[in-house]
Amino acid sequence: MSDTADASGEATDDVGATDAGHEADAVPSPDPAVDPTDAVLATDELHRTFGEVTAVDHVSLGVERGELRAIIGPNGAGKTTLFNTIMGTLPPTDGRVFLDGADVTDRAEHERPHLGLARSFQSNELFEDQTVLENVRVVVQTTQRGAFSFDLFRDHRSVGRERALELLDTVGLDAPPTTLAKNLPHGNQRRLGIAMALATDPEVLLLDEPTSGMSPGATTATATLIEEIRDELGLTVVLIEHDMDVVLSISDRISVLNRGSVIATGPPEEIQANDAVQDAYLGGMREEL
Ligand SMILES: Nc1ncnc2c1ncn2[C@@H]1O[C@H](COP(=O)(O)OP(=O)(O)OP(=O)(O)O)[C@@H](O)[C@H]1O
Repeated sequence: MSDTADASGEATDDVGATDAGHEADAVPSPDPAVDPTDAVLATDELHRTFGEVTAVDHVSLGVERGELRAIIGPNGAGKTTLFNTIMGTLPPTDGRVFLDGADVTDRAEHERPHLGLARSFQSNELFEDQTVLENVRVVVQTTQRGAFSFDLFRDHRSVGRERALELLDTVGLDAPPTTLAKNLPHGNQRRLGIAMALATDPEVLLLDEPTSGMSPGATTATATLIEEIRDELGLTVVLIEHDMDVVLSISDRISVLNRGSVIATGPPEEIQANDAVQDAYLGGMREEL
């Protein structure tokens, strides 16, 4: 549970106080598929342009607590820009982002992990000359959202170490913790990136193409890991993914973006049968759907 919410999931003063007027009951019509009061993550008319190009076009989404939501769409549909605006990597041109009912749109990117929102680290964000363990430990220590309480009589760094080792075990990273990050194979680097995101103890985890460049075996293992993150850690997961086998097998709901707009949201079987979705994928993915 984030420190931005109480046990009932209601927003507390922590975030709301800085954004008076944008409190839990103010979340405006996010996603028709999800009751606004159940949405742990919501966007309201989120919009982002680059000059003449509209990358994200008034997107309203509501993601339920504990849900695994896939965001799919053809190349250039706006998926990564949507993530960037949710994470604060890019400011939206218009629209709002809500976490636990509180408006976080104006919160800086570096604050988002402290609010319970994390995105997996990409390979180019790893400290490649540091060990696998150090990469995770530095996140545990700097975010201080790790699942431990401060104890004056314990060595703080050793607690960070225990937590980091636990997370490496959780993601099934198949290498000794002393391995330098740069020496990890690609699939393990992606797992390390997920362990680092989990080290912030998020409530909502955004994963941007976690299986890209992986072998079929590693892709299946990663899909299983993502399900475990939802089922065993109880996180809400939002996933951008091009592999339709993964998307269809693990998602609770799928939202389809096309030219910046959400053209459909629903369970996998509904999305597979949706003609507008089929039309959006005139290319190779059409057959896969
Ligand atoms: N920094 C930028 N400057 C200008 N245009 C951009 C920028 N980032 C994205 N775009 C444009 O915004 C649109 C959406 O791009 P985006 O990368 O979000 O799509 P995507 O769905 O993630 O694509 P892909 O599946 O290929 O990664 C595209 O037309 C892209 O060219």
